[in-house]
Amino acid sequence: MSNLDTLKDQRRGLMIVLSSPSGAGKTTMTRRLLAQDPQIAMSVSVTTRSPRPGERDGEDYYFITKDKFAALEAEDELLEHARVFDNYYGTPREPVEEALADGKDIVFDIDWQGAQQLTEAAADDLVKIFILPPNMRELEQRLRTRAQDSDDVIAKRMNKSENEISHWAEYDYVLVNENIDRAMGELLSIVTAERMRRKRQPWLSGFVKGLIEGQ
Ligand SMILES: Nc1ncnc2c1ncn2[C@@H]1O[C@H](COP(=O)(O)OP(=O)(O)OP(=O)(O)O)[C@@H](O)[C@H]1O
Ligand SMILES: Nc1nc2c(ncn2[C@@H]2O[C@H](COP(=O)(O)O)[C@@H](O)[C@H]2O)c(=O)[nH]1
Repeated sequence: MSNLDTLKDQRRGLMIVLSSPSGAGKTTMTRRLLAQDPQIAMSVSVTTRSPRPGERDGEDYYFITKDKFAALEAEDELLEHARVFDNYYGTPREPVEEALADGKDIVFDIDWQGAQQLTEAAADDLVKIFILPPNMRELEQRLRTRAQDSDDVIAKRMNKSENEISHWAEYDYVLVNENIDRAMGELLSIVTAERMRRKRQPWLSGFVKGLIEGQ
């Protein structure tokens, strides 16, 4: 690793928030982002909902009881929390603080209520991205193709999608996930540009000073 690479590593991590109506592709894009970039960690939420087939405790979510959720909330161990589709979801505080201090970027797959709470708690580190589906027919089709929720649950999620979409203008970036490769390209561009913001590169003033002084 060059000296410049070592300097560039001295930055606080980004908090990358992905929100969308259910089924637009947050989980898919988060998984691809993690696979492509080892500097990015995932915030694993706690939830009171039951696991879907194939979901693993501690990887997709920490699946917990309502009592345990209430205890975490009372002990202020959640950075944000919300009731979504009749279940409770929340972001454990400690792993996020550790990852940021470690210079890792951390991605959050959370709804608009969580994004609003993080804006109040940590606006400086936050990059908020909203993902839209190309159209509502395709959104419903994706929920059906995923084949992990009952017709009832899918209907509930489609009913709430308009409300989630109504928050799109609260986000820094908005992308339409029609073609997954293109959407991933757009997401990676956002992450790259946000890392390069001057305020996120505190090492620059020392570097420029050395440059001018001919070191
Ligand atoms: N661009 C795309 N084209 C076609 N299918 C897609 C695309 N992006 C994602 N999908 C598929 O759509 C389904 C829903 O995606 P995903 O689970 O990532 O959505 P989500 O936003 O995380 O939903 P939720 O909020 O319910 O967790 C999945 O089956 C996924 O493979
Ligand atoms: N405010 C929060 N919202 C969260 C969190 N974890 C997930 N979510 C959102 O819930 C819905 C439904 O998720 P699903 O896995 O049941 O399909 C979706 O919009 C997620 O983004 C959280 O910790 N806080």
